[in-house]
Amino acid sequence: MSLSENSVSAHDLVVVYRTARGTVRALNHSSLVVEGGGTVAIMGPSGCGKSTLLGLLAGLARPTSGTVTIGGTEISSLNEKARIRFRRENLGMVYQQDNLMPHLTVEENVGLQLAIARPGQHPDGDVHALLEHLGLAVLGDRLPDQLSGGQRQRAAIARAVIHRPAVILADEPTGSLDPDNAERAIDTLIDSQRAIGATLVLVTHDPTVAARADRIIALEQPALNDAATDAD
Ligand SMILES: Nc1ncnc2c1ncn2[C@@H]1O[C@H](COP(=O)(O)OP(=O)(O)OP(=O)(O)O)[C@@H](O)[C@H]1O
Repeated sequence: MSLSENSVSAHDLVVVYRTARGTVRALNHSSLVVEGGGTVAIMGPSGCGKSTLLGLLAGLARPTSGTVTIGGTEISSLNEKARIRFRRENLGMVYQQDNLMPHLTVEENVGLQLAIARPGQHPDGDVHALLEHLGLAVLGDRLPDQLSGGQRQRAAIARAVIHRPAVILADEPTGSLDPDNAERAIDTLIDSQRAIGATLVLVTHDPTVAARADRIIALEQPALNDAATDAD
């Protein structure tokens, strides 16, 4: 995908979860547009629907109503198999926990992601080059439990960008890190994003992290107007 095809747009999203105690409205007619190559931070109070929104942008779920379009593809209308494929090829995901495979080295973790996203390619050169670029080459042969928390998260960022995704989605990427490591991780994330021309949407509670984005979107608590609402 080229830069112009990296835009992210969500239109009039509603998500209603059904629980044993009633329904929870997690998003209430939320919309956003992120230009290709842009960086947007989503902030808002706990429970306002930030992770729900990011999950929809990632195609992990479909909205109750509304649409999500990435580049020219309306992913909210794809079936599950097509959404999985789209996600593998076009998106990079970073979470609060690194989710690295514990029995694989850093290099193998990153290489595995490339093999999944771009089957048939020989990834070794690309993986080395990326780890080198991000200052992680020296850690390439270590297992995740031989790394510090900050190093693990930077390895997870390398894994998220190795296949040059059009869009990087990060949910609290610095949430488990101290301020110094948070800064290094966000540097790694934005450096990687710029290197591949991706669009970055990140959810954060940290104003310092949010300030690194081009734009901050404040998500509001949805109106709790369903017949029965889980108050938890
Ligand atoms: N699978 C689910 N079933 C029922 N309710 C859910 C489910 N997932 C989320 N919710 C509810 O939807 C609302 C939005 O949740 P979400 O996790 O998106 O919020 P958030 O803004 O990311 O919160 P936080 O900042 O605490 O991580 C909350 O009220 C939450 O309890």
